[in-house]
Amino acid sequence: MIYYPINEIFQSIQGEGVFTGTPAIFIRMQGCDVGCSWCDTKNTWCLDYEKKLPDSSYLHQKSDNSDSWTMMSSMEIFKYFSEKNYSPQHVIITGGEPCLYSLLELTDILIGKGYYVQLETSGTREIKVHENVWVTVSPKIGMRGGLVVLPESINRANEIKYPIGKEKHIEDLDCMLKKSNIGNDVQICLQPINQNKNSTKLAIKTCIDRGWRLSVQLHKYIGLK
Ligand SMILES: C[S@@+](CC[C@H](N)C(=O)[O-])C[C@H]1O[C@@H](n2cnc3c(N)ncnc32)[C@H](O)[C@@H]1O
Ligand SMILES: Nc1nc2[nH]cc(C(=O)O)c2c(=O)[nH]1
Ligand code: SF4
Ligand SMILES: [Mg+2]
Repeated sequence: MIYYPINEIFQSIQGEGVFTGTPAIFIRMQGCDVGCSWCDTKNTWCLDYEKKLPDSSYLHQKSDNSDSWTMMSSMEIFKYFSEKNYSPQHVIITGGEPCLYSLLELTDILIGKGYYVQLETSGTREIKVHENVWVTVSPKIGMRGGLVVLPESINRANEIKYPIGKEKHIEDLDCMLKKSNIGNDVQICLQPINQNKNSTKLAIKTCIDRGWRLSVQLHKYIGLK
């Protein structure tokens, strides 16, 4: 049985990408070494053992955006869903960077229990998931950690969700897309970095020009987690 470092588990509405609006259970894993300067979950970066909670019962009292975490097995994660009476049938595994860990066991179990499973990843690590998992790759280009998106991650993606703030980010994406052979069925979503007016305008214009999708992080507009 594999244990995963978990920052939080909660139910909400998927606020990003092609499943925007779908009720979902979020599993947020701890740990990320990619170093995006604009990352909205910096509290998940560090696997500081001083911040390790003794067990999952502490997750119930945890405050938002805290950097504490606990180890949970796949079955404990599933049991947590029942303890909390969560209703969504869509599970989103995010982080931090969940692909720091092999997600085969967790995704096998969740799919076996009847959940539709989605992964949110930067694509900088090998993606180890059940073949039916919907994989959202959010490519990182030129980040501080020096890691790059792997071509095999782009090939596995069902959806590319790209955060943009300026023209240069579109040029970087174009350059990356040229080098990869992504299928026509793969949706490309542009996600403005924060709710900045200029990034949103640029994303809207580019989506209209290119026939891509806009992803505005709906949860941030309606006060949801
Ligand atoms: C917090 S990350 C966690 C999963 C994984 N590490 C990744 O980057 O895909 C989840 C999503 O939020 C996006 N994101 C993070 N900070 C953001 C911000 N300030 N504005 C817009 N999108 C952001 C990421 O690009 C990614 O698509
Ligand atoms: N509502 C909501 N939707 C999300 N979609 C992706 C998220 C993430 O942090 O990965 C996220 C999140 O944190 N909240
Ligand atoms: S890869 Fe994801 S979690 Fe890591 S720093 Fe970038 S946005 Fe944040
Ligand atoms: Mg988020």
